[in-house]
Amino acid sequence: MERLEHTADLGPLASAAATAEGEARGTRVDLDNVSKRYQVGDVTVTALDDVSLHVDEMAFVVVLGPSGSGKTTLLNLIGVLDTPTEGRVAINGQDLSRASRREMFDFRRRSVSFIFQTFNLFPGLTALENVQFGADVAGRTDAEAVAREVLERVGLGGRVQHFPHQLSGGEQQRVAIARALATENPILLADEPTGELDFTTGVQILQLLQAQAEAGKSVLVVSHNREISRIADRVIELSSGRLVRDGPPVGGKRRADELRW
Ligand SMILES: Nc1ncnc2c1ncn2[C@@H]1O[C@H](COP(=O)(O)OP(=O)(O)OP(=O)(O)O)[C@@H](O)[C@H]1O
Repeated sequence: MERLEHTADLGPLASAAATAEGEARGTRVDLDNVSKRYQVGDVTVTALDDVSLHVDEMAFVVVLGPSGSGKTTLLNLIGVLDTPTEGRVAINGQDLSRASRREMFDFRRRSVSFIFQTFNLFPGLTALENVQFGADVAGRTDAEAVAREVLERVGLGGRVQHFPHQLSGGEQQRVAIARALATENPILLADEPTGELDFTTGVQILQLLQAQAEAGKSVLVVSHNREISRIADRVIELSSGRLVRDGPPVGGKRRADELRW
């Protein structure tokens, strides 16, 4: 595996937020020699093969790899939606590889938020209600106020009463991001979050996610689009379930408005 030094180019906002959130809540993720295998009839499918990975807070990480290389499997393990067949997954030193379903649920509730390619908003709920749901699930007592504030932050203060079908694709993805942010969980996991969006809207969504990393969250974005990885602090590449590269983007980190695809 090619391992390169990576340096995060993060501003003063990041250090302030890291002190406030990182120390209070912590976001270190450790995968040690993790493999994930599925048994399908007589065939054993190795989705991840002996992957070791360590992610600290305040990083914008892009996971790259062709279809079937294990990206979603990796995201699901980090998000404790699944457990490894072999190896150890630990969050802040707490080994969750053999956790009970209850422990996994509790961990997800207070630590992880997910953003999906297809937004996954509740069609019968308004933008505000969708975001409030995220805050409720995370146990926030001031859920409505939080939801309004976060929608304002993603530029949708004027769309709170809109239902998903009344919003553009980019607006729906911003609602999904607002729902994730409303949890105030320190780890943000996004699976192909720009896959359904046009270029300009995709760049806006990436900028929003990048800002979350700069504010102290650990943001992991799965993509098959190499161009997206150019704005990352760190690029992790998978091939046939193996980690084949881990380091800063080739040619140095770019700004989101320099991207082309
Ligand atoms: N539940 C499952 N049962 C059996 N095989 C699975 C299961 N989930 C994933 N796999 C297999 O594991 C491998 C990795 O799948 P994964 O979804 O992680 O890849 P990916 O890189 O996210 O792919 P894509 O970009 O197409 O979404 C694939 O070969 C897939 O067929």
